[in-house]
Amino acid sequence: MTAPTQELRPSRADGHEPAVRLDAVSKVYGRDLLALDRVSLSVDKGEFVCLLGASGCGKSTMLNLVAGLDRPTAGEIDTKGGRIAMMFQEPALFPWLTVSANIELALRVKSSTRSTTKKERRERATELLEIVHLGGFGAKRPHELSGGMRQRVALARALAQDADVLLMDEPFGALDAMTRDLLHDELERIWRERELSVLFVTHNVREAVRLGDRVVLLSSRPGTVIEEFPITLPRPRRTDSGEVAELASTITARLREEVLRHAKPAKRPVGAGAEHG
Ligand SMILES: Nc1ncnc2c1ncn2[C@@H]1O[C@H](COP(=O)(O)OP(=O)(O)OP(=O)(O)O)[C@@H](O)[C@H]1O
Repeated sequence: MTAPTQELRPSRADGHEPAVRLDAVSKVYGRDLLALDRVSLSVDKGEFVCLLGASGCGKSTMLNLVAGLDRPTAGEIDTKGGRIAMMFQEPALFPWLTVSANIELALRVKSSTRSTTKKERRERATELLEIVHLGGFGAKRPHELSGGMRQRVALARALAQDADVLLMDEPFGALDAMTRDLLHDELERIWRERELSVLFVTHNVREAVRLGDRVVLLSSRPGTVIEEFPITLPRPRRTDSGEVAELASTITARLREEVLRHAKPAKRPVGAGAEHG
């Protein structure tokens, strides 16, 4: 086992002060599609929480509710007045704008209460591009960049909002493994430097173990928290390390159990609790 090269920060934020709290949150779509069922979860200030669960269990629904893009049917969400930014699998950049102008636009929206000059926004965009290691690419259009670079721009745009909380919905799901590894490093650095609280949705269990202070497992729909795994491995972690693989396989086994439980209710042993969903 290799010794930690640097203990970058405590594995969980000191003091456990929540940045986001969901209290018995349920979401029903239409008349009766129960997507989330009394989910209670909190993300501490400075904590990195990864959310795993079967397809359709309500992970994106949860992020949308926290972002305020939709309202819960029941329960409470408290974001403690923090500023929230969201990032998706698709970078969703404006193709007709340069990389810099995409970020300047976010800065303009953010600063609608305090006027900033175009020059200030241009300079800030340049700084943000440097943070995501895209210095010198500001004049390019999105189609001139690789998928990984476009996601870096999306990250810079999220940072432009001066967020305290970053909600990430499979942001690296469409990238190749090598690019994803690089972006994990970038994200970890930025998370640490900016003391962000992150709620990160992924289907990739190793990615969750690589990044998270805590991995939260949701049940199949309706989504509810079934298990939480604190990840205390020292950082920085490597996705291909034995320790990450070992923990990932424990979590995968639990996830598989949950997916099978949901997929094959008829085969459950007599005497097990009633199934629904
Ligand atoms: N706007 C909507 N209207 C109606 N039903 C919706 C809506 N959004 C999501 N759903 C349904 O709610 C359930 C949860 O969807 P959601 O996208 O939150 O799951 P997910 O866990 O993010 O899925 P995936 O992992 O496949 O991205 C699904 O059955 C989905 O079809």
